[in-house]
Amino acid sequence: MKVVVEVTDVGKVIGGRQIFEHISFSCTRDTILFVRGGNGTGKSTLLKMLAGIYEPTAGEVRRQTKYIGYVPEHFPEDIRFKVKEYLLLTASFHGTVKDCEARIMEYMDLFGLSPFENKPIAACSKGTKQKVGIIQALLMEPDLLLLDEPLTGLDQESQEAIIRLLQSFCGTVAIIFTAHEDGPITELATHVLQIETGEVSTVGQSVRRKRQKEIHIMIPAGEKMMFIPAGQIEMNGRTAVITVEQDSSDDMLRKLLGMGCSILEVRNK
Ligand SMILES: Nc1ncnc2c1ncn2[C@@H]1O[C@H](COP(=O)(O)OP(=O)(O)OP(=O)(O)O)[C@@H](O)[C@H]1O
Repeated sequence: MKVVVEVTDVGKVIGGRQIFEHISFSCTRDTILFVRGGNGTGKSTLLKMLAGIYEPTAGEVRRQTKYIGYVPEHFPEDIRFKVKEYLLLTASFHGTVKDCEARIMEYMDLFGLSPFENKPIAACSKGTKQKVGIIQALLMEPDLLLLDEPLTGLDQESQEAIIRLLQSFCGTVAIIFTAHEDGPITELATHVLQIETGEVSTVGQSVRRKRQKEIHIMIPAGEKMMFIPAGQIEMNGRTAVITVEQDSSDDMLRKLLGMGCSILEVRNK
């Protein structure tokens, strides 16, 4: 598969300070690279370098891209447009608005933004602004998508919408995202770059862990829940919380309903 971006032994010095050095990796369209590192380790700087905003002090960044979608950590504060108006405007920079309008509506629907289409961006929440930024980047049909801390400050539902959306692009767009630490988005990654050491690893089970659900139930009198392993169930009188991997949650729900349990709540863990 064609390499979209290739980074060879890059380093960056800002104001006389070495921010990072000896970073090398390459991405194809089926790469989802998670750039992990603590505060101030240079994750945003690296993304800006990949976007072409900063030049490396050492090494080389080679891009074979048509469009790069870059979503900074913070949406610009002083945008005076309304949500849909802004997306139509930015789409017009890259193609015909007519083609884009249907896709804008589709993305807004997917992200639950339709009720806010006429809301001024300046008055929107951080999550809404973040989604607008991602939609704006996707409208260009990028072959490389750079996302700086895409889930920070978002509620769980919005985080899941973004993860699902990014998952659907896997294989068609190389994605590079940053985060301080492992979290729900980590499981998307195919590779992890630890920026402090420059070490790139292919994601194993420890990082790409399965998502889990918590099922809160009310147990009918006299019913024993012996079929559920002890480590998976937490009993509290007649209520219990069962933790299952997302893939098997439907089966578990069917079983529990079949036994006459009441489902009180199902939560992502
Ligand atoms: N334009 C700049 N001028 C001066 N210093 C800068 C500039 N850009 C970045 N830095 C410094 O470089 C270091 C790395 O910053 P960067 O924002 O890339 O880190 P980060 O890993 O993304 O941090 P965070 O997780 O807190 O967002 C910081 O010490 C920052 O202050």
